[in-house]
Amino acid sequence: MDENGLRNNTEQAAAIQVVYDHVVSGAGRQLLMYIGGCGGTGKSHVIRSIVQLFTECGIRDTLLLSAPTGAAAIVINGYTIHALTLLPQTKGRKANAALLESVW
Ligand SMILES: Nc1ncnc2c1ncn2[C@@H]1O[C@H](COP(=O)(O)OP(=O)(O)OP(=O)(O)O)[C@@H](O)[C@H]1O
Repeated sequence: MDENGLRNNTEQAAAIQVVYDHVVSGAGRQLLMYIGGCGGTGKSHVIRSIVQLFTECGIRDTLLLSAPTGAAAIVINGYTIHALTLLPQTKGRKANAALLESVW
């Protein structure tokens, strides 16, 4: 947290703390959390810190990153939501539910 400067931003620090507490609790259930803010307020920075946290905990492979647009996905080194959920790119085609289930 120190090296990313999160302690200087109480809201970012609080967000990371929620994720950290969830990870160490070992609850296993999904954490649903919303981090909002105007452009340039540090949302991607928080996401990169979450990636670092998961990496340091040795559980990086349990974390999937996605964003609504390709540009936003690139910033966090993630996928578009469309790609991550294997949604068909052609109108009228059905989602491959079996493949989706095997991936998730
Ligand atoms: N706590 C922090 N300490 C130092 N630098 C920070 C901190 N939080 C954010 N920054 C820096 O501020 C800049 C903007 O942050 P970031 O890109 O995370 O914002 P964002 O909310 O994701 O923006 P956008 O919505 O436009 O994508 C980046 O250069 C980032 O490294």
